[in-house]
Amino acid sequence: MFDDTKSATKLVEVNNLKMHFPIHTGLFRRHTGDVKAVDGVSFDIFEGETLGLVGESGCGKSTCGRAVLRLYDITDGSIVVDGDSIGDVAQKDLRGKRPTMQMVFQDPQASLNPRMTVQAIIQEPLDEHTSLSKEEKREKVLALMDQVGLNRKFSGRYPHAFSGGQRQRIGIARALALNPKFIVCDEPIAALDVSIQAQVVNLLEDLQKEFGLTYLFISHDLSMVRHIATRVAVMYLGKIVELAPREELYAEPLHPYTKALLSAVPEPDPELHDKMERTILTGDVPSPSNPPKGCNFCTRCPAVMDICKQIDPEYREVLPGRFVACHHYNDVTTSAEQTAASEASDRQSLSNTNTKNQPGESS
Ligand SMILES: Nc1ncnc2c1ncn2[C@@H]1O[C@H](COP(=O)(O)OP(=O)(O)OP(=O)(O)O)[C@@H](O)[C@H]1O
Repeated sequence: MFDDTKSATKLVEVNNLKMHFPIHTGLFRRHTGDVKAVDGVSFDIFEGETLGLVGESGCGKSTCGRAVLRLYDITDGSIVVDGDSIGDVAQKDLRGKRPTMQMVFQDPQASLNPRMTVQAIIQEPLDEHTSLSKEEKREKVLALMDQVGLNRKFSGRYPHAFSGGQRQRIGIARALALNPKFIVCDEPIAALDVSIQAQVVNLLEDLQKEFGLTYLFISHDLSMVRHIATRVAVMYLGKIVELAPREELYAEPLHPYTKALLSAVPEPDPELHDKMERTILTGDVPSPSNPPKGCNFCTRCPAVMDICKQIDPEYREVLPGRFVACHHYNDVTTSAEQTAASEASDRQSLSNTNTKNQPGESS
């Protein structure tokens, strides 16, 4: 189980990932622009951890998750999963990498083929990627059904015979069939009844412990992400604006957008509710095909400065493990910069001492 980013191994490394969808208009379908759904995001995911990815609808979360799994041909950037660089691998050559990385989709109703039995749905990846015998596959499917809490008696039934929560369990069993290391969970509970959501989240947590799984957990439900994630990345209009360990992000958000998002989460305790500072964002999210000049958030930011309207802030580590893209933190020296500066000063004083102590030289 994941406990500490300092000693952990990186399973997923994403650098400057871009996914732009071309816009074609007019009679001749000319390329007139791009929807910059993901526009230069970088993050790592450590083995065994859950990285939460949050943000308003349309900010690019799902596109980011799908792009990391190479369900798209990405526009730019590099992606390394389990030591394999997959960013520029042709789709036909990705087949061998697929077992390592899987996806659990938001809407189990839409993601399961209604004409296939549960047995056939869970077995499909085994048919494609393994040479197991028919009997072995059948046994494996039944074992997977046990693992996700589905009654194996119902393996011959069709998806419509199951409830929403059970259908999501079928989707999870299918994702587990090839023993993946990394799973992108794209809003896996958003389509479920509130009473069922916790059960599915608990199942994902149990499976993570049992199989050492690593998750990218996409959600707009900040309370659920707080419960399940180890670290949290906040997206706004195609970019990650802040990434931090869960507790630090919720206790002391740095980016004005994160502050606004968190202040919109309902607080059940009336005393705390009255004490809370609320930031109400005004204006609409700009179009990802025409983002504003400078910082993407400058049109809605309550703390906007002149520089924000001119220059896109750099995404940088401003405190150990805390990344933020905001001009308000530009004068903060990062831990990497502090280390580099103190190493440079150590080298300087060492070389001064050596110069002074040269044998035979008078000082
Ligand atoms: N295939 C596509 N072609 C063109 N534009 C797309 C495509 N897929 C997504 N987009 C656009 O990219 C932007 C980001 O969409 P995405 O679904 O990734 O956001 P999201 O944060 O996951 O939203 P939600 O929470 O509503 O699912 C949106 O403006 C969306 O319309």
